[in-house]
Amino acid sequence: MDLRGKGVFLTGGANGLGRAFTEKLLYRKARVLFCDIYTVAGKAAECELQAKYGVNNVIFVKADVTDEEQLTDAFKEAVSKFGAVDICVNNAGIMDERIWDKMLAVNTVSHIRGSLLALEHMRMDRGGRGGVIINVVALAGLFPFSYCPAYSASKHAMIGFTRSWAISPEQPDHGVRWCCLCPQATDTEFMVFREDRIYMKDAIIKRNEEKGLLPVVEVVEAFMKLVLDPDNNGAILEVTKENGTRYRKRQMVDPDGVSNPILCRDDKHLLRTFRKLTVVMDPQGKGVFLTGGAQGLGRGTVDKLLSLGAKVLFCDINVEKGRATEAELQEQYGVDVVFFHPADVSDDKQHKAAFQRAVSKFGTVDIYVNNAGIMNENTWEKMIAVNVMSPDQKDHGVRWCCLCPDPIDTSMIKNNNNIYHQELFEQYVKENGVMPVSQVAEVIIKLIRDPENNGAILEVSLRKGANYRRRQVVDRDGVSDLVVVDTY
Ligand SMILES: NC(=O)C1=CN([C@@H]2O[C@H](COP(=O)(O)OP(=O)(O)OC[C@H]3O[C@@H](n4cnc5c(N)ncnc54)[C@H](O)[C@@H]3O)[C@@H](O)[C@H]2O)C=CC1
Ligand SMILES: CCCCCC(=O)/C=C/[C@H]1C=CC(=O)[C@@H]1CCCCCCC(=O)O
Repeated sequence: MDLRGKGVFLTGGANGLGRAFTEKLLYRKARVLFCDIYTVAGKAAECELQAKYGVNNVIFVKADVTDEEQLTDAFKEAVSKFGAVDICVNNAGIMDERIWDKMLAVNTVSHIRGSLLALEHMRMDRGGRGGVIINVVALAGLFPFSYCPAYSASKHAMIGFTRSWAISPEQPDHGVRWCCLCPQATDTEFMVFREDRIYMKDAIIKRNEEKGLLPVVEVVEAFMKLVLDPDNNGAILEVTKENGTRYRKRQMVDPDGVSNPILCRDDKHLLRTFRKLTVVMDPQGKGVFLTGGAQGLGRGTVDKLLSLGAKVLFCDINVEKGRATEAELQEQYGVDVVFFHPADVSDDKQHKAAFQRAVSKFGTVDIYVNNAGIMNENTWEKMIAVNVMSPDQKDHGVRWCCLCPDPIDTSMIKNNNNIYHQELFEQYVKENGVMPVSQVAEVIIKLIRDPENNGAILEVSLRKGANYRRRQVVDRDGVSDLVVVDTY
């Protein structure tokens, strides 16, 4: 790819990697508009770079990427200044577990929004001239990262988003490449921890002193590889001190496959704080809090838990259905064991109030099921708020599990008119069938009971039943031939 005269839009360009990517792109004769929340650093970078590469080739715009209008205006400004944007780099990022919802807004929501703006502008099937979207992810998007679970979630989400677009049936028509850059800890301000922005700060500082950080220049080289390689749609490019720069074939969750189903990596730098529990958890008499219980899988799971003697408080946004479900289940199991609480889980206050009510009803909550979810690409921000941001953070001594089902016979699957390629989805459902709610509810009980599954990913499908996964596979079939790495 010849970068001469190409238009670039980049977020978070005032410092660190964003600034270094900008300079390298300018050196290769591209034209860059970068935005940042910090005016002083942004202006200073603009001034230095304009002196070196020309006033018309680099522009700074102050914008907070979490503000839809500011991000959109900055993108439009790049289009109007350069005629077109050919390269979009969603780079702005923060790492601060204290403000995990803000972190998701910067690291995930703004990257999705930037990607969609770029796609709409670049797509060749709607008059654009194609291009490349690079989402700056992190190694923590490929591995669990116990110092920063929400940071890791914000980056894992971007891997799923980017690669889903990369394999879109429309990709050949829209002519846009989608890539993820995944560096290890790199020598920027990002890695200077002045406050307790991450858990176990001292351990990480010690680790970084011992092992060292990646030099920025290495990450810039890797970034340029993504920009220039025309054949890397869907690529995850990893950069580490140990293995250099390499395309990954898979997104590994358990690099060493330590034991099944305990999926944590035995790394002396990662403090293993969870206790291996040996007593099977019997739902009898336990207090349960479950979100989205008015219908579908949530309701099926509440029913199953009640039949096993648990007490359940479930919340839901659908008050009418919630009340009806509560009445029916109370009639079957008794008025003291099941309660409905109206709540929108994407509203932090409502979510917490529902949980607190469960605690006060049962004295304690032993089992917490984050089940509420929606599937609607037209309201993707709401979908992130419900499916990603609503799960509450819990403290230690708690098992953490993920359930990953194939389509289930609920309204989510039936009312599927707000997704892309509905006909392909329906064909998939026709070929693979849908699982009955009761079967999946049984699998949730398996997760609850098994004392040795902390960190487990339990996959369930009609064809294969329920299986703990050793790995979180990104490219099941090794779709693209450029991807080369299979093991860590
Ligand atoms: N430094 C590291 O160890 C690693 C960083 N990364 C990722 O690389 C990206 C860049 O990080 P660094 O350059 O290292 O960090 P940095 O802190 O040096 O630069 C990040 C830039 O993003 C800007 N920014 C933050 N919030 C913003 C907002 N709301 N609106 C607009 N701009 C905003 C900051 O002002 C800053 O200029 C991030 O996405 C980060 O997650 C990934 C792996 C390792
Ligand atoms: C093993 C922990 C290493 C911690 C190093 C560090 O300082 C963290 C830096 C993070 C900044 C962005 C990232 O993506 C980095 C974390 C990557 C950690 C992934 C852990 C994978 C592993 O077990 O090696």
